[in-house]
Amino acid sequence: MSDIRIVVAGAAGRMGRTLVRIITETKGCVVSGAFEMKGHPLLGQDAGTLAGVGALGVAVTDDPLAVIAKADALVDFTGAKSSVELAGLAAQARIVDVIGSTGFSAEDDAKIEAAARHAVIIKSGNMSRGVNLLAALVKQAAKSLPGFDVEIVEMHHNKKVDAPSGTALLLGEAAAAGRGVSLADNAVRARDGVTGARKPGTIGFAALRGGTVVGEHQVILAGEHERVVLGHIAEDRSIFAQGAVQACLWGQGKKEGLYSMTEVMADVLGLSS
Ligand SMILES: NC(=O)C1=CN([C@@H]2O[C@H](COP(=O)(O)OP(=O)(O)OC[C@H]3O[C@@H](n4cnc5c(N)ncnc54)[C@H](OP(=O)(O)O)[C@@H]3O)[C@@H](O)[C@H]2O)C=CC1
Ligand SMILES: O=C(O)C1=N[C@H](C(=O)O)C[C@H](O)C1
Repeated sequence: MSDIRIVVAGAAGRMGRTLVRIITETKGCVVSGAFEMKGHPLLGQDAGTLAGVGALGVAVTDDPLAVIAKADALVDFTGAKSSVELAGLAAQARIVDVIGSTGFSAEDDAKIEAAARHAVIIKSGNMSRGVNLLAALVKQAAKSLPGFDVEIVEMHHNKKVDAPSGTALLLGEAAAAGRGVSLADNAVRARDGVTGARKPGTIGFAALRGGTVVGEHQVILAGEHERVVLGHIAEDRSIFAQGAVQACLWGQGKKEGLYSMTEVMADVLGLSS
């Protein structure tokens, strides 16, 4: 069987470079294209050289359509607004679109759902195995401890632009699902000033930013005289890239639609039954 041709969006970014490296290390996958926005200072550079794996003969272009048209999958860790546009291009080309970007609004999500009528789109705020297992544990814990207050704390590097993180929201969704409620109706995304006592049943978020932290998350279930603390520490971005490349492979030949890493990892994590 021939290699899966993967295009990397934002190939000069932190995740873009990591994705190029992980794709070259993954059997059955090849980097077939790489792009950045018009005017980016690294246009024309070799994507492999930027990723530190040696020249691949893939120059970073500013023409996403040209490379998407000749690919089997797109991996997109750029940002919410660009991912909405790129989902439209992936849908036109009918290729698998793996979206790792975070910071989406409800309107953005609706546009991505529309694009997923024409292509396989796999979207998740965190592509790592560990966080997707953590989400299943959080869902169970929230269900088993109905009276406990759920608080989610995250810390990321000082370049991150969105808060709460996509992972924190994913974990919040897991807790809400465990309780059979909607996150949108119960989330408290920030606190400042005289906020009043905590409203029972809410799911709170706190975001810290500093230094080069790759990503840390804690879900605290606080009850009377006891706390359950579940967490994940990302030590290297390769864990996200490995999940994204697995999603590219998993998505080949699947029916059009919007999927999450829960489906991609169900068998790997033994969560199918
Ligand atoms: N789901 C997951 O597992 C993970 C998700 N993320 C998410 O991925 C996203 C990127 O993170 P990170 O790599 O740290 O960020 P970076 O800023 O390092 O990389 C983003 C890259 O995308 C480029 N870019 C922006 N818009 C476009 C566009 N329209 N077309 C092509 N390239 C574009 C940026 O260019 P420029 O520099 O010019 O802006 C930049 O090079 C964030 O939303 C982050 O939260 C990160 C890690 C894991
Ligand atoms: O911006 C990042 O860096 C990360 N973003 C994702 C998020 O918003 O949760 C995933 C990871 O934590 C790193």
